Amino acid sequence: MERVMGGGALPLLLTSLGVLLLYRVLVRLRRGASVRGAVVVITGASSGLGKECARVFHAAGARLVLCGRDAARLQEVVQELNASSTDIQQQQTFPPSTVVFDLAKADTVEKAAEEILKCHGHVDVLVNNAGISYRGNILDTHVSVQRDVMETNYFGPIALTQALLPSMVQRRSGHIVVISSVQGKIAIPYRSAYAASKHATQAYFDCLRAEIGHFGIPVTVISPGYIRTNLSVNAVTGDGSKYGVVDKTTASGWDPRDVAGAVLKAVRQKSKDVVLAGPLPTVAIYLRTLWPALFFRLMSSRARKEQKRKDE
Ligand SMILES: NC(=O)C1=CN([C@@H]2O[C@H](COP(=O)(O)OP(=O)(O)OC[C@H]3O[C@@H](n4cnc5c(N)ncnc54)[C@H](OP(=O)(O)O)[C@@H]3O)[C@@H](O)[C@H]2O)C=CC1
Ligand SMILES: CCCCCCCCCCCCCCCC(=O)OCC(=O)COP(=O)(O)O
Repeated sequence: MERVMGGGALPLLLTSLGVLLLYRVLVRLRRGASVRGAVVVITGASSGLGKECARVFHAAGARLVLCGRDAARLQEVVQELNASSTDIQQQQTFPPSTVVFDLAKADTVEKAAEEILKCHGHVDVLVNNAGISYRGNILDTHVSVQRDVMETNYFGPIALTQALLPSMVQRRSGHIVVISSVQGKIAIPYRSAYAASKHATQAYFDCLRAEIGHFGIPVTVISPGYIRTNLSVNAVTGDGSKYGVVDKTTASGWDPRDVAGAVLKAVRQKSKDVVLAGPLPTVAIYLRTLWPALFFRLMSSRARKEQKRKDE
C-alpha cells in the first residue's frame, strides 16, 4: 500500500512542478524581460519624454547613461533621480551617469559612443529619444534648416546606433529603441523637415530590424502622437529661429509619464512597432495606406485652412 502511494506521489510532484514552471514562464512572458541592472542609454534625457523615460527606467533598476547637450541640466536630472532612490524602497537602483554631446555633430557622437563603452563595457538598451521639431512653409524655408533637422533627428541617432552596434553584435545582445512620431507614418503640412526626418527614421530602423534580428538584437520604433513637452517651444522655423510657442495640440497631448511607461513596456516586451496615439491619428495612418486620395485631400484642406488663419 505504501509503495503504491510512493509511486503515485512522484508523478504528482513532477506534474505540479511542471505546472508551476509553466505558470512562471507565462507570467514572465506577459510581463516581459527585466531591465534590472541593464545599461540603458537615453538621449535627450534633460527634458520632456527623455527625462520621464529616465525616471521609469531608473525606478525599474536600470544603470542609466543620460545624454544631452547641457551638462548642468543633465546633472539636475541625476540629482533628482538619486534623491528619488530613497523613496523606491522595494528595489535597488543605480546612480546614473551622464555623457554630454551634440547629436548634430558627427565627431562628438562617435566620441560619446567610445566614452559610453569605455565606462560601462557594453550597452543593453539604446533609447534614441532626442529630437527637435519644425514649423514652416517649404517656400520660405532655407535648405540649411531642412538639413539641420535631419542632422539632429536622423543622422545623429543613426550615427550613435552604428557606433554602438558592433559591440552589441559581438555580444549577441542589446536592444535599439527609437522615438519616432505619428509624423513618421503620415506627413502633415508645415512640418516638412520634421515629418521627413521621422519618415527616414522609420525606414532606417525597419531595415535595421530585418538586418540584425538574427543576432538577437530587437529594434523598437515608437510613434507617439502629441505629448505635453517643450517640443514645440524648441522647434525651429524656416529661418532657423526658435518657434518659442507651446501649441494647443502639444499642451493637450499625452502625459509624458504615460508615454515613458509605454516605452518601458515596449522594451520589456521587445515590441517592434508601437503607435501611441488617439483614434484620429490612428485613422489617418490607415487612411494614408488604404485611401491615399482622401488622405491627400484632407491634408490639402488642412494646409489651406492653416494658411488662411496665418493670413488673417
Ligand atoms: N512632444 C510631442 O508631441 C512628441 C514628441 N515626439 C518625439 O519625442 C522625442 C522627445 O521630444 P520631447 O521630449 O517631446 O521634446 P523636448 O524638447 O522636451 O526634448 C528634446 C530633447 O532632445 C535633446 N536634443 C535636442 N537637440 C539635440 C542635439 N542636437 N543633440 C543632443 N540632444 C538634443 C534636448 O536636450 P538638450 O537641449 O538639453 O540638448 C532635449 O532633452 C523627440 O524625438 C520628438 O520628436 C514624438 C511625438 C510627439
Ligand atoms: C473618415 C475620417 C477621416 C479622419 C481622418 C483624419 C485626418 C486628420 C489628420 C490628423 C493628423 C494628426 C496629426 C498628428 C501628428 C502628431 O501626433 O504628431 C506628433 C508629433 O510629433 C508632434 O510634433 P509637432 O512638432 O508637430 O507638434
